[in-house]
Amino acid sequence: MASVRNLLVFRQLFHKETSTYTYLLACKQTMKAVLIDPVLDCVERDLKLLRELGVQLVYGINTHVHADHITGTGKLKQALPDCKSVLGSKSGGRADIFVDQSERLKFGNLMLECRSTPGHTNGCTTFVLHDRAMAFTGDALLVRGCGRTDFQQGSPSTLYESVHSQILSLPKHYKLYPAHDYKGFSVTTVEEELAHNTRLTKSKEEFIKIMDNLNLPYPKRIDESLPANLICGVTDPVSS
Ligand SMILES: N[C@@H](CCC(=O)N[C@@H](CSS)C(=O)NCC(=O)O)C(=O)O
Repeated sequence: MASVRNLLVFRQLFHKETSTYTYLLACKQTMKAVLIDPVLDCVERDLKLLRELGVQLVYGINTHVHADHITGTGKLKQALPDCKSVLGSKSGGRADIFVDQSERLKFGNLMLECRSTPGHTNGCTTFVLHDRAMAFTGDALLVRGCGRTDFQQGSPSTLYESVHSQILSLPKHYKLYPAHDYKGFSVTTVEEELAHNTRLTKSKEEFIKIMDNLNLPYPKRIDESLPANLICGVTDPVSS
């Protein structure tokens, strides 16, 4: 039997317009796959890749209700009716499966641990693949940064606690994969972020000041993205 280390098919995919990463993870023994943070504009690309790799999508996972792009999960479910959508239980959006702290999502012989990491939004969830020392942090932690906290239930204090207790407390060698990058990075580690994260290496008080003064413009597509993502990116009322 293959060791768990060799069980994973892994692809990091990118949507240039919104600088969003989508992750494909699949179990080589069973060919069951998950997509983390699929983007509506990229669904055809993702379906083609799933077909080419011969894997079966069992979960379309959203780390949170995104504000900058529309999720591809609803459209993927229409194309692949066995696929279930997954969202953190405190997200306020629609999904087939709601996950909470410490719950596990199995795909084939691999397992993701769900860690609740609110602060960017209430429902933000980080998914940890312990077998491969990888964590998918959504917008809670970005390489050398973090998600903004100025809309959707954002709270710098909550985000600081979440990231330190649920992400930067993982073993130092764990690789961290964000939902976005705006500076040319693709991956980091717990060790690197503990040393070099420009916001989260500060005290909580300093972090709150930094976050309260980011003055970022709102995402260009926020008005269409938020309502669409609350219903899984589709306007068909029976889809979730
Ligand atoms: N320019 C982009 C939006 C950029 C942005 O606000 N990104 C968010 C994550 S998506 S809601 C964020 O948290 N950024 C943190 C940061 O420090 O940049 C667009 O118009 O879509």
